[in-house]
Amino acid sequence: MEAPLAERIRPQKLEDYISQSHLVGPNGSLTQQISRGIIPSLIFWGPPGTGKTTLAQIIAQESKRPFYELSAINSGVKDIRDVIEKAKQSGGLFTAKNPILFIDEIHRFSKSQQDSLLAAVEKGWITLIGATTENPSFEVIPALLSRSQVYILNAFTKDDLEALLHRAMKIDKELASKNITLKETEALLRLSGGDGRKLLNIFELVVNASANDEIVITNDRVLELVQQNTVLYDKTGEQHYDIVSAFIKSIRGSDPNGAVYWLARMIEGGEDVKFIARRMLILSSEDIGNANPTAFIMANNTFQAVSTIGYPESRIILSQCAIYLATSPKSNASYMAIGNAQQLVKQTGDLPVPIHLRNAPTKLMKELGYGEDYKYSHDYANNFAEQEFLPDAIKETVLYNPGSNSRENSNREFLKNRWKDKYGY
Ligand SMILES: Nc1ncnc2c1ncn2[C@@H]1O[C@H](COP(=O)(O)OP(=O)(O)OP(=O)(O)O)[C@@H](O)[C@H]1O
Repeated sequence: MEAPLAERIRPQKLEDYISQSHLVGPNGSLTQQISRGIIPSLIFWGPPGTGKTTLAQIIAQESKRPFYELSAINSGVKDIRDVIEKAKQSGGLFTAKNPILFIDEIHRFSKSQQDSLLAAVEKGWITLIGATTENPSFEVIPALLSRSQVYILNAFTKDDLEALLHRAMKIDKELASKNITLKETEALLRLSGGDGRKLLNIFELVVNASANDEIVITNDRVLELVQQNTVLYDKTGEQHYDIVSAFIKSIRGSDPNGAVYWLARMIEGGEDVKFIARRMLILSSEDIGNANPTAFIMANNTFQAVSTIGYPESRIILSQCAIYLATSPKSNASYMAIGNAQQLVKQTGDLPVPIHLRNAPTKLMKELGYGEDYKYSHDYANNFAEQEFLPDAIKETVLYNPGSNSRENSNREFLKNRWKDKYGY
């Protein structure tokens, strides 16, 4: 089978590379490094399909270094060791130019997987180029980060994407043999979400769907064809958000079956483990909250665990957590309370702190009465003294309404015993 369009027209030289002029333009930082032949280890941080892999390949080509590639999605420590060994054999001793090891989606490597790259980078056996769509300060271990330069690749602009389409029509033999008119490009550009590969894939799909060689690209035609071909939506596309939404809604809806089904869809689709765990961590507070505070601890530990363990074992941890959360009592009371409070702050602005609650670090402040009428709760029966904690203008406003679940029912009792008169609990 012929390679997809995006592969066929992948630029081989810097002059064919579109956009990212801050890196590869005449005064770009990489241009100078390439021309001097001195390439440090690099981390490319940018949205999908903005040319990270392509740039790494061009650097290898222009600086005449061997190029090795690994994807963090499907390789482990053994693959890393093997490729480092191969790279070592091909460079090092015989040439001053050490080979480039490109790691796609390096943020998906666990800490120990990233650790296994360190020695080779330190000893100069390889020049590492890592590509990541996530903020490397959180996702790349500090030891690698401090030995690399981080370059940001910008999302493609509308002009860049159009340039990509025109380049494709000009240099690809298949496309050049057809008579293609780009009448409207909005749908193509919008559906691509700024991802060069996705843009070219959709474009190719539309072109191939036409029986004859006279092809007019219109928004309607593009939308119609893309709707029939949902496979085009990858893990960064719309389906990705639909699936994670179904997953979260299943847990919120206390259905463990829905939860594990959508979880499996994400795992099979190669979804980032940390992305899934992060969503469960947010849910544990937003939708379970103080109905069962252990859920938050559980989700947080899950996040830590999957961050060190990675796939494939993390699937079990994710499943346990998803089922725990789905079968836990639910409350959105804390989520609502902070929403109410923020709304109130927006409406009422910077209200002054009541004098009795103010900090009184100086003598003058004490003389002015700061903190004077404050009642220290522990001096009173049951460690409680009724007093006003809200600014005068909004006193007695109830912001927290306990949910109905056994834990918050007892919170309500607790509050009733203390605040019945003021807040009416
Ligand atoms: N700057 C560019 N100039 C010209 N073509 C580009 C550029 N960037 C991407 N492309 C096209 O898009 C395709 C995908 O780009 P590439 O694989 O380099 O992206 P990436 O940022 O590594 O994406 P991912 O993170 O999804 O791997 C390339 O094969 C090429 O056809």
